[in-house]
Amino acid sequence: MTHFGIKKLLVLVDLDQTLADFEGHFLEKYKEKYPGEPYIELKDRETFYIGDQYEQMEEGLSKKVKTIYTTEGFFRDLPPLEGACKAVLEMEEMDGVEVFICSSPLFQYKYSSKEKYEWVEHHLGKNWINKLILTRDKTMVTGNILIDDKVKVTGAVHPPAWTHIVFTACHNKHIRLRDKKRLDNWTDGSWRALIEDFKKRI
Ligand SMILES: O=c1ccn([C@@H]2O[C@H](COP(=O)(O)O)[C@@H](O)[C@H]2O)c(=O)[nH]1
Ligand SMILES: [Mg+2]
Repeated sequence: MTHFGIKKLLVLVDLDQTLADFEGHFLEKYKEKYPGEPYIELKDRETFYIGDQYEQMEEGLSKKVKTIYTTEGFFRDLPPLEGACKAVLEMEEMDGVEVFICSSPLFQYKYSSKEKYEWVEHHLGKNWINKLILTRDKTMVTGNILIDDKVKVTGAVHPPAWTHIVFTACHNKHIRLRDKKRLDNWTDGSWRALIEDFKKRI
């Protein structure tokens, strides 16, 4: 994006399991609500959708899984991943960089859409309400980079405008990526080197 001839790197950052601990919070709430049911440790998670792996383990469990993340307050109460908010706030302050949060609400949007706004306001500040993009199709959003834990981000636009950086999560850690880079965490400073590298390319 240019503003008076100066190019800015537009960075889209996903929310669930990139900034917020969807998986950890899910497991805690699931164990509380269904103490007698089997569960999957985070180290053993393998599918993007939690319900898929639980259903493989025992028929009918995906329905129980769904009751957890469709409950009022689930999205609002997601804890931030370590270092995530600090990194995003620092990224936004970098010269020539502009950050947006790009997140998909649930199809059952009743609580998730509103609560994603509440999460962003609470953890990043009121101004960031202007920077939250909610869409079920991230390929429709323009930008230079999308940092997102979902390995296959697909939609109506192919190829999308952005380069996808896969944020490492329990459900994708075992997947060998041939044509995509990873960002493993927000704590070791590697995100900064990644952004600096992309700044040189635009
Ligand atoms: O097991 C799951 C895990 C995630 N979801 C929902 O999918 C989208 C993913 O959003 P991103 O913006 O790509 O992080 C979101 O609505 C999650 O809540 C799910 O339904 N089941
Ligand atoms: Mg995500």
